[in-house]
Amino acid sequence: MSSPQWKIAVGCDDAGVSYKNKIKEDFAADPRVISVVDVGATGKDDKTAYPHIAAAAAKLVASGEVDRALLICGTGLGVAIAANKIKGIRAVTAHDSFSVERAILSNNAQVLCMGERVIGLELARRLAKEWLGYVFDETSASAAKVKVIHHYEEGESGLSGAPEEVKGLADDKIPQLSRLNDIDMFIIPDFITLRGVVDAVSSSAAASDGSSPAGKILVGAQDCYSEDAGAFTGEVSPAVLKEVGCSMVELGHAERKRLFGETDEKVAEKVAAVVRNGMIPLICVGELHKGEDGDMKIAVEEVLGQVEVVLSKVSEEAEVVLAYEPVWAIGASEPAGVEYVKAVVRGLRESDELKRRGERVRIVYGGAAGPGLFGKLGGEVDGLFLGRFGHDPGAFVEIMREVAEFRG
Ligand SMILES: O=C(CO)COP(=O)(O)O
Repeated sequence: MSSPQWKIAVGCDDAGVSYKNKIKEDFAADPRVISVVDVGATGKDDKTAYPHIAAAAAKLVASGEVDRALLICGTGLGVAIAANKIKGIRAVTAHDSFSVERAILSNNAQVLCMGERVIGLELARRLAKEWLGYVFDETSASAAKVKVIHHYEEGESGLSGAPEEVKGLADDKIPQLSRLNDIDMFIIPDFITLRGVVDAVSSSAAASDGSSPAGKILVGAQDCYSEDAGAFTGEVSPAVLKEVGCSMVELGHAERKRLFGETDEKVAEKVAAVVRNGMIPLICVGELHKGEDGDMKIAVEEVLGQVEVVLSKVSEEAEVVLAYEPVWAIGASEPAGVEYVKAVVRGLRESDELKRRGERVRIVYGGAAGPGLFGKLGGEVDGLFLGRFGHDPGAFVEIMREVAEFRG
């Protein structure tokens, strides 16, 4: 194997000039070094503050003009802190052989920092020489962890203000979930978080090796307006949602009806807008109260009435997900009884409305849905709609695995 070849930047503040100059000479004489760029300081009289020097060297690395940078200050700490402020840079301070090795092999750090007041010159020169010999292995187990550092860095702009659990899903769980075969899943964050989740999902899809037929991960919004454009201050356009990467919109949640006076007729207009924009509507339906002794017939009638209205403005060809959520079970300690849910869903499926639409309408159950429920529903529903358990990344993954196992 040919030995590595590096373009290197060196830099220091007034406390690191003699080490920097000596190591620069070493690099110039080393056949593994193609070029050395010196970003200063020029001498002990040059009082340029270390963050400027460190940032200049780090920018050369970030832009690809050089491969690595070596920085010296009194302790090697300040220059590392400053270099790490440049996007994409991993700078470390290391004063021993093992740390120098791991800085490359574990962390793929492009910037090595040392302190002239911490170690002797000969040790610093030896470490710099060893450093040139290490090459990060992109196929190693460490590569995925370095990628996570990158995700967090991206997250600072992409997921700002996102609740921690959504960040957890995006950074950690989505890559696991994208490996579950043939299961479609949806994540419906708040509007502000939406874009970051779209990015996280698409980057995890891009990272997948394609060796398994992964199901789709749909990112959805929690509502939208019924018009694509116009003077509707405060409303969110379905066309814009589509543009930012949404593929689903949740409509008619019980809270929107109770708190914001949304009617089934208004929901129907929004359903049409979502379909018109090439997205899937996830429409919440459900009876307000539990029937006497759990009478399911009343529930079927009430829910079917809603279904007919909310689907009235879309063609029978449209792909739709109905979230059957008995309103009395939302936020409750237990979901509706298994037999109750099965009977209502069966009643809906037997209706003319849903028979005509066939498999284009999927029905998921929501309302205190959590781990262990999907199997008990015995395949009567197509999936679950999670509230509280959807905010718990561990439970979310557990439920998805149950669904995957059930489907075999
Ligand atoms: O309505 C729901 C999700 O929006 C259901 O919430 P819970 O699962 O927390 O009851």
